[in-house]
Amino acid sequence: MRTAPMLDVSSLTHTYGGGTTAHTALADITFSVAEGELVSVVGPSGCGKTTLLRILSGLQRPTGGEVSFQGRPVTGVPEGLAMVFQDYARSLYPWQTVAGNVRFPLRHLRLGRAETDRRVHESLSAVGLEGHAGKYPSQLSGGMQQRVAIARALAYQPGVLLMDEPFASIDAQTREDLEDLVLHVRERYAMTIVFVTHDIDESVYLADRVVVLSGPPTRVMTTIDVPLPHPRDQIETKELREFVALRGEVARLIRRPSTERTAEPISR
Ligand SMILES: Nc1ncnc2c1ncn2[C@@H]1O[C@H](COP(=O)(O)OP(=O)(O)OP(=O)(O)O)[C@@H](O)[C@H]1O
Repeated sequence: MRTAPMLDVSSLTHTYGGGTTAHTALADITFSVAEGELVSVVGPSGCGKTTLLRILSGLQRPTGGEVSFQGRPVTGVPEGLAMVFQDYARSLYPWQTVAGNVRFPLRHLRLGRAETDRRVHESLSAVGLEGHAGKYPSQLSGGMQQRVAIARALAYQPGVLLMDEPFASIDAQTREDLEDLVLHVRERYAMTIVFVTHDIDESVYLADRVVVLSGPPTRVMTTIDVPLPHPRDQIETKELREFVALRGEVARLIRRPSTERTAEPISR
């Protein structure tokens, strides 16, 4: 018997406003994510990636279609789902220490002091910040602040981690380190991750599968398997002929003229 996917997105549509000012951001989005899979969602700027993630996380109701998480329809923010946002500076509490920020969402879980402390310590060590627990966000670099946001999500031990362009405003070198951190924690915690990005290299480097979105009105153009070997390496993996071919395939799809993209969706 096949088990239900961790996350299932079926014929999702979303239109903002109505009448003559109606804007269809998402026209037809269908894909699923199996337990333990890392799926990246890539699409051009403004194609509705944030709208999609807000709907997946239950923060926003779609105007059509369905999302289910662990076999149950998502009608509000489901327990067991955590999100890491692009804007790390605004997602951390400046008046709380690093440890305080990681601890904060755990109060809903009523874990007890010892288990809470254990999770805070373990997740800070997973992101390499064990020596910075008592600092405040303003004392950390942007990359370190985003590590705190990741540690906070890990401590919660979510069934699915949703990441919304989390490294978009981080410098290139730190970004590569954080991409490798995502692969490391994914391995260590056997996590299911949906990673939204507009960066084609990043989408291929991280993923088991890439969901490629068209420009608006947005559809899934195709889903591409990424059978690149693990562990991945920023230099060696990106030199592989398979990597170059995959990134070329995604780039060609995303850069096709919009009339062609919307008139003739590709499916596999
Ligand atoms: N609350 C809203 N009301 C009306 N239109 C909206 C609203 N939120 C988003 N939109 C529109 O929906 C479309 C998709 O926006 P969204 O932010 O989801 O895209 P995105 O792919 O995340 O963009 P970017 O790549 O620039 O971050 C855009 O045209 C945007 O202007």
